[in-house]
Amino acid sequence: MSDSSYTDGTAAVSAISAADPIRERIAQAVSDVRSTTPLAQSFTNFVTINLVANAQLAAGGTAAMSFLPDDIVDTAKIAGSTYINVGTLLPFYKDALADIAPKLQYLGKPWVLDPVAAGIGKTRTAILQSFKTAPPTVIRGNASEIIALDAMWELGANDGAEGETTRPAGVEAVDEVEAAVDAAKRLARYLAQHAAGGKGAVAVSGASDLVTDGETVYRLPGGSAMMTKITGAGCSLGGVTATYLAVAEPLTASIAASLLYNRASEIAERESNGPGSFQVAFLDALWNVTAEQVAQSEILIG
Ligand SMILES: Nc1ncnc2c1ncn2[C@@H]1O[C@H](COP(=O)(O)OP(=O)(O)O)[C@@H](O)[C@H]1O
Ligand SMILES: Cc1ncsc1CCOP(=O)(O)O
Ligand SMILES: [Mg+2]
Repeated sequence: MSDSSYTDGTAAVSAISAADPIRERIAQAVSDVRSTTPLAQSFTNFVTINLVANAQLAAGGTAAMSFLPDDIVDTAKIAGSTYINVGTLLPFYKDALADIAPKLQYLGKPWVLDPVAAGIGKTRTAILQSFKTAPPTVIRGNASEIIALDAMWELGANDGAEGETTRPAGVEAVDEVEAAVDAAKRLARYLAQHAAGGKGAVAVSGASDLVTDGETVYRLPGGSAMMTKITGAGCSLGGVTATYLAVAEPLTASIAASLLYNRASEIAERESNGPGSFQVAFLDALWNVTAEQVAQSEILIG
């Protein structure tokens, strides 16, 4: 159901109405996390590990960080979800992660992948390629990472797609979100077919975020450019997506997390005067934003 339609320059989009049923599911996810404090465990990079844990706590969940396969697999049995982020690598990660992903799939446990810096280095490429046969439930990355992962998994080969970018990016995006739409849809369709649980979603972050289940594309405008001035904005968004994935299906979890981040970062920008105070204000805002504020956010489909 839509209450307005227009073209944003690249795609015909409609704003969903205040009564759209997806808003109820988003509000429920935000509330359920706060009332049930689910555990989402993380195997994440050591630059931003502290912000990931703090953001999960501020959103209402609980956190546990580990790098050992037996630890991760045992914790997965009692956790609501798992988050894997390949931002910083050590030699043992290649074997550890190639071991963990199939075990999560065997156990039918949902997990979120943040393919940080996808496209750089043989070790990271080998790890990310290994996930194709035991894929995550949600992939969350910036546009360049999503484009690189789609190319790595060769998902466009059958529909004649040309590679959207050939440039390797670092941890920051060098592509616009809109350049990753087709890659995101292909990846989401692949997750729906192959991930444990039979549902998947892909979230692309940037100036205006995009989330898709492979069929519908949701665009989530707003947020703050100050998010690019703290390290771990994207990593912690992946962690909070895992927190929501502990209580909601992949599409709702991904949209809820991105909307929470947009509303919280807008508040933090108003209440801070530089990156340091912004990060503090952002954690406070994650805690204080209401489920209704998140669920009544502007959401465009198309
Ligand atoms: N220019 C921007 N304007 C508003 N929000 C932004 C902007 N750039 C990034 N963000 C927000 O910052 C968070 C992290 O996104 P991004 O910077 O794309 O991830 P990463 O750190 O993985 O590259 C997301 O919530 C996203 O919406
Ligand atoms: C700087 C850096 N280097 C390796 S991982 C990492 C953090 C990336 O964080 P984000 O993707 O959230 O910007
Ligand atoms: Mg990132």
